[in-house]
Amino acid sequence: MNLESLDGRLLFAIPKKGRLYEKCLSILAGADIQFRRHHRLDVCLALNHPIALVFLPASDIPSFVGKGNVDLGITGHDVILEATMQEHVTEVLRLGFGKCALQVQVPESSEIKTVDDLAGKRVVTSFEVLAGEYFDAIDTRLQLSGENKTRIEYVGGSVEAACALGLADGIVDLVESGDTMRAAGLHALATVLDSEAVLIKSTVPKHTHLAPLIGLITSRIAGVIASSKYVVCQYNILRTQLPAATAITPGRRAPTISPLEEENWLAVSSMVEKGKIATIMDRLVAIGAEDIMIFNLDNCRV
Ligand SMILES: Nc1ncnc2c1ncn2[C@@H]1O[C@H](COP(=O)(O)OP(=O)(O)OP(=O)(O)O)[C@@H](O)[C@H]1O
Ligand SMILES: O=P(O)(O)OC[C@H]1O[C@H](OP(=O)(O)OP(=O)(O)O)[C@H](O)[C@@H]1O
Repeated sequence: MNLESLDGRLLFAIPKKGRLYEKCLSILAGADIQFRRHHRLDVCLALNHPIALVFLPASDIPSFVGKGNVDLGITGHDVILEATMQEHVTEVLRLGFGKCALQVQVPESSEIKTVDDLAGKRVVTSFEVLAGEYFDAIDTRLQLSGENKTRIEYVGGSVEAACALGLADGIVDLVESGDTMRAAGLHALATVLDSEAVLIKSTVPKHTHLAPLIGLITSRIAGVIASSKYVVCQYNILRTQLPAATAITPGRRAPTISPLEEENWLAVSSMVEKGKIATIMDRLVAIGAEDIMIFNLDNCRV
């Protein structure tokens, strides 16, 4: 592929590996952005849109988007706040995956019991900007200055090993299930930041004519995300119980209500959040709803 073939195309950055990669591929599929990625090539042209996908390390995506070279990107909220170009990046959509927390951790056996105890000591992290800001505030509050300030040291990976290796008194690292932290004999003292994957665009785009296409892709991705968050709940209910039923399933705008052939009975159909469905069905059963059915959404626009 030569560089001219990128002319006029929307450049869309996707993490090339790691925790966010597979989910990003399913978002591209849900948004019907078709492509064939050749082995080892990090740029590939979409087959059905004037888009080129650029596969980059998640941590480099904010700076490419922030400089305006790349129009859209998916990466973690954490790496955006860590990046130097963050003031030129807008978070367009939260994507609901890649959820994790950046936490201060120390060995279980340590005498350090609070972040104030850790202040002034050695902290190893891959998030030196966020960890630096966090401990600067604590150092200021505790009036630690000069040599007494917390020493933040950067490592590129395997942060959880730093305490056992004698490099650190504590670390600042990402936690999801907590398995890595526990396996390394660590526990968390505080959360610096909660994070999830986000869709970002540049506030200083080089390709201004692409704004309508950015809007279209954003709307498609919002639909893909909503379809994984919501299900359709349908059930039959006595007309007298309708106010109680619609209070339980109010829908996004309003529920769809249709008459049944049987007198005094209605069918109700409503979008509900997937995570709340068990409780909602319990409450519907309690007010006499029958034939409750849940339908997954393949895709939607809401
Ligand atoms: N355990 C996790 N659970 C959920 N999301 C995570 C987790 N670890 C990281 N993330 C998210 O995914 C982003 C990329 O992290 P990941 O470890 O996959 O990066 P990577 O590209 O493999 O980085 P590296 O090149 O440093 O190994 C993080 O910035 C964070 O937003
Ligand atoms: O709480 P957990 O579910 O165990 O997840 C946390 C781990 O996940 C991330 O690393 P990852 O496994 O992506 O590998 P990396 O260290 O190579 O980035 C992160 O840096 C932690 O080490």
